[in-house]
Amino acid sequence: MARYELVKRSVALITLTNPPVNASSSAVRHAIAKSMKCALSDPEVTAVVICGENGSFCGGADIREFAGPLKGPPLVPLLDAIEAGEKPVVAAIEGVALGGGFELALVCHYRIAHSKARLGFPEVTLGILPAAGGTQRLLRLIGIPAAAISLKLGIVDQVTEQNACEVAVEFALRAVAKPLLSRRVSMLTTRCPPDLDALLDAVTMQVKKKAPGVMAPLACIQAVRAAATMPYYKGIKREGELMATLFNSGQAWALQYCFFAQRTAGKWTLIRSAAVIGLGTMGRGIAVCLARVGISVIAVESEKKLLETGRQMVIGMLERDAKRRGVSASLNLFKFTLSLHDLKDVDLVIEVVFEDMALKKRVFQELSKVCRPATLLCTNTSGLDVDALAGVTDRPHLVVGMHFFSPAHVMKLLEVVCGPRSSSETIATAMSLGKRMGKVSVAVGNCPGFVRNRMLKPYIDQATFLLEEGATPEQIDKALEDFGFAMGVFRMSDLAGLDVGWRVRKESGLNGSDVDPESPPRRRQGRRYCLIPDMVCEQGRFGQKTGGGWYMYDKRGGTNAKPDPLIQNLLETYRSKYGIQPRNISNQEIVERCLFALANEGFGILEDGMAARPEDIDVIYLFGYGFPRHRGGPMFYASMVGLERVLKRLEHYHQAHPDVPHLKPSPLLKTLVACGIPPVQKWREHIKTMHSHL
Ligand SMILES: C/C=C(\C)C(=O)SCCNC(=O)CCNC(=O)[C@H](O)C(C)(C)COP(=O)(O)OP(=O)(O)OC[C@H]1O[C@@H](n2cnc3c(N)ncnc32)[C@H](O)[C@@H]1OP(=O)(O)O
Repeated sequence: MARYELVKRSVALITLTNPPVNASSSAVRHAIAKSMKCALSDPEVTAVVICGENGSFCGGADIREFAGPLKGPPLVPLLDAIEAGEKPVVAAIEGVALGGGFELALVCHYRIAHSKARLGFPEVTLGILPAAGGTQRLLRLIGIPAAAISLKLGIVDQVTEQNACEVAVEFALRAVAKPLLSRRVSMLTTRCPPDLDALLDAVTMQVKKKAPGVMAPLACIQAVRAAATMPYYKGIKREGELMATLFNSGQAWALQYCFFAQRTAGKWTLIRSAAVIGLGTMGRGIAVCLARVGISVIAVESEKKLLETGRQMVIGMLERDAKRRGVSASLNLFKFTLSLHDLKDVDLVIEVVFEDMALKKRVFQELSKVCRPATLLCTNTSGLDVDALAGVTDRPHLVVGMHFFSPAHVMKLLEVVCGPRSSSETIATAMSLGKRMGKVSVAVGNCPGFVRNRMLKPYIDQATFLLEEGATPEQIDKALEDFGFAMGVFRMSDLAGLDVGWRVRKESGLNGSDVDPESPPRRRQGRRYCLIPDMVCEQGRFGQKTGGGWYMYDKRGGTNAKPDPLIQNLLETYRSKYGIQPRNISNQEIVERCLFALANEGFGILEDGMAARPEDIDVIYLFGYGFPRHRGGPMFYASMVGLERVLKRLEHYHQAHPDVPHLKPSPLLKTLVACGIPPVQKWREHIKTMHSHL
């Protein structure tokens, strides 16, 4: 609820962490009190900075807590103690400092505000008044009447365009040892105009005319009068009395009700209840994501034991959420069942069963029978034909792909796969559900692998071909990590698990009993094929989860990847079996072959109308594969390298490897080069066929 850290060796930085607006809930007040005690008693700390996480200082008291009895430290003594402290405290204000948040800023000895920050007392709109010294301190600071911008008024000491927190830390260092007396706003005298009574009477008249019968603004005027005519200790008492009258009034309850009602009304949604079929890692993650946003979830498994394991895992995830995020969805939102019949009334179903078309079709046929006619049916397939599933239902227009990425409760990307028969409403609903779940949703077309996995294939293929030719997993990973990826292709594959790709290759007849016995070595379906990934899987090495994959790990589930002599051995045996003379491969070749093949497939996807624009592909790679953000994404990166160069290098590599079609430059790339290399944002104009929904 507040993070405490020491920066620049002597400044205590207290960051409020209560999303979305860092409201000063009881837990936040408790954390501020604890942090201030720490800062004031630590001899190393010479100054304190208070800021809020995620660009918002503090949206004031947590209005939801008004309905119950006061919990945690009361605000007034907490604020008084900050002001009275002997070390300078600087407020770093970004976003909003409203109500209690503004009052917190006012007890700080200095205020640094970002130029876009908003400071104010909106309490009157909630039927109350700023009652933690707000009316008393603000008037002492700026006088009566006041109307101008914050800096001119003297509310803030510095306005900045930079990061307010960093500026505040520097400011705090300069404030050390300066006298604090004049910085304590409660000690100042309110500057009053000579005709105070006349002014306040006039304002009272105006308020009565503008808001007849409304109590809070009149109470505010009385608090202003107190600030002007009484010493601080009496003024704050008066402020408290006025607040007590307002706080329990029907007007305050009504106005606070309106605050939340307005926000609730905006949350109109088609989806209130959902079902998730399959409680493996992915299904559990999706179920928790749905519950986090208040959607009730029916979780389905096929066997009692699997259902119970899923239930326990979900409970564990909710507990971890509560620990890490301070909040968690309620377990009451979940119902665990073995029967699809329980899904008859849900608004939406997400199928997350094994990646097997026959099984998925059976599930969709069954759903078609049990769910009410308006229920949306979604599949989390990672690449199968969404339209084939739609075809076995009684409502193909309500079928759409929702392709989450593992772990689904963490990964931001969601591909919304638009089948040719998915209706616009269905797609829009899936997109907005994704947004509601905090995902970055991207609409894509229905092609094998969709966008992310379709592009991943040539990228991984190039990496494995480079292994055949003489590179090692660690050399390839290092080159890609130096490029900016957090993990190279092999470390990433070990994390994701190698078995899924192995199964997909088997299903597509690339290995296993379906392979044509006549195919020449290292060739499948008329193109180059590297057998090494299958050989690794045949040894039961599926990556981190089995303690070994392209690397070895100290235990199952271990994350510390070490080069494995066994893999080295496998590579050497393989090369000698197929008569491959290993060669030295440069990092440049590794990066070019992997990334240009990746971007080339991206051009193919655009050309096929499977992504609406290059930006969509880049977003998919930023959020779905950890593409280094400072490179912009594969398509933007290609544009930065220069499309002409990318084209030339692809031509060069394709000439050297004619049996690798993914290296053959895409016609769209050639078109873009031929028509003068327009900027990324204009590529869409050169695409001939576009998916009707994209
Ligand atoms: C005594 C009394 C004291 C000391 C007080 O401080 S009273 C509170 C004074 N503060 C306010 O009145 C601020 C109220 N909030 C706002 O004006 C706005 O929410 C905002 C300007 C801070 C942000 O606006 P916006 O970006 O448009 O976002 P929303 O309004 O939609 O809010 C996002 C969610 O945050 C919840 N919220 C906002 N403020 C509070 C709050 N003070 N306490 C509890 N919850 C708050 C708001 O309800 C939205 O929640 P969800 O709808 O997303 O669940």
